[in-house]
Amino acid sequence: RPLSHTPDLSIVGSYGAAEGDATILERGGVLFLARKGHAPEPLKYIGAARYRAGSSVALVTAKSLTIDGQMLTRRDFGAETEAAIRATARRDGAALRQAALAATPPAEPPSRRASDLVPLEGLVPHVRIDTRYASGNNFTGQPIYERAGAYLQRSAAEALARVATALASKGYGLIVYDGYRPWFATKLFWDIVPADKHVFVADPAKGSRHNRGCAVDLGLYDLKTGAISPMPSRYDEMSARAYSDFAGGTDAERANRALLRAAMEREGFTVYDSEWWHFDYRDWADYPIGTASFTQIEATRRR
Ligand SMILES: C[C@@H](N)C(=O)N[C@H](C)C(=O)O
Ligand SMILES: [Zn+2]
Repeated sequence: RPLSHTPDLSIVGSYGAAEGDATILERGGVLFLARKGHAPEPLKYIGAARYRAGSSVALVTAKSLTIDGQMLTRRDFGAETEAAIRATARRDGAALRQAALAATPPAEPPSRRASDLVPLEGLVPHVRIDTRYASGNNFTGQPIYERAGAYLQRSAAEALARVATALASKGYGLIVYDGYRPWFATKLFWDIVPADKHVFVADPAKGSRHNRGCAVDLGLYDLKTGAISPMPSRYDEMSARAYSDFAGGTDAERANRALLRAAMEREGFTVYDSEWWHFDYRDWADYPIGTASFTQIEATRRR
């Protein structure tokens, strides 16, 4: 490969036995190596897959990073967690689902406002709905919902419409992965996800803000090309890359994440620290926890 100033972004990622051991990231068109206990060092390409990093030479291949005689394997920690969850779901998913459907949401005093869930389609300009939990394309590998759809309480949906209008003027649309989520799904997620990853799912004893119709999982897409805007992690990736302040990845990924967050914050949404894609609407405490399916919600709306 010729020596060039174009950074090889294919080596951006995580290396080592544990998350945070070593990360290669891009900032301002320059690759950096961030090792535990070291300040990030710029990586200068010197040929033959080798980089100078401070006083050391690093050999970086598609599968590993070798520095100071130590070989660190390239890892996709999120994919490893997902594979373990999917194995549990294949083995115990049907029983856990039955138990979740039979369980009862936590009792609460009467809510200040009655639920008024509305579909986002038709209300939020340019919105693309990709209901991951209605297909096998989610972290469990199994469909959770009986049909696709995305609903929010009316006040949250109207705020999201204002976010979409503001972003459209910058050339971006919103892609929504989930809105209102029946409580049984939150219970199922909690039971299927290993305890050391519980930060990525809400505790059913308290309920998720999704259950109240006041949380939304979403990303951005390019209105001209339709391409999904790259972010520092995949949706629902249970790894350090999901955190809203994760410093790795590329400039473009972090800029997209910041653009989404700033637009959402301007309309009363707050990002969840552990997930760049999850936002709570400020009115969440006013609404009850619901466990009705989308089919039941549609039936009530038509009455
Ligand atoms: C499961 C994930 N998409 C999510 O929404 N997590 C938050 C913490 C939640 O369950 O409320
Ligand atoms: Zn969420």
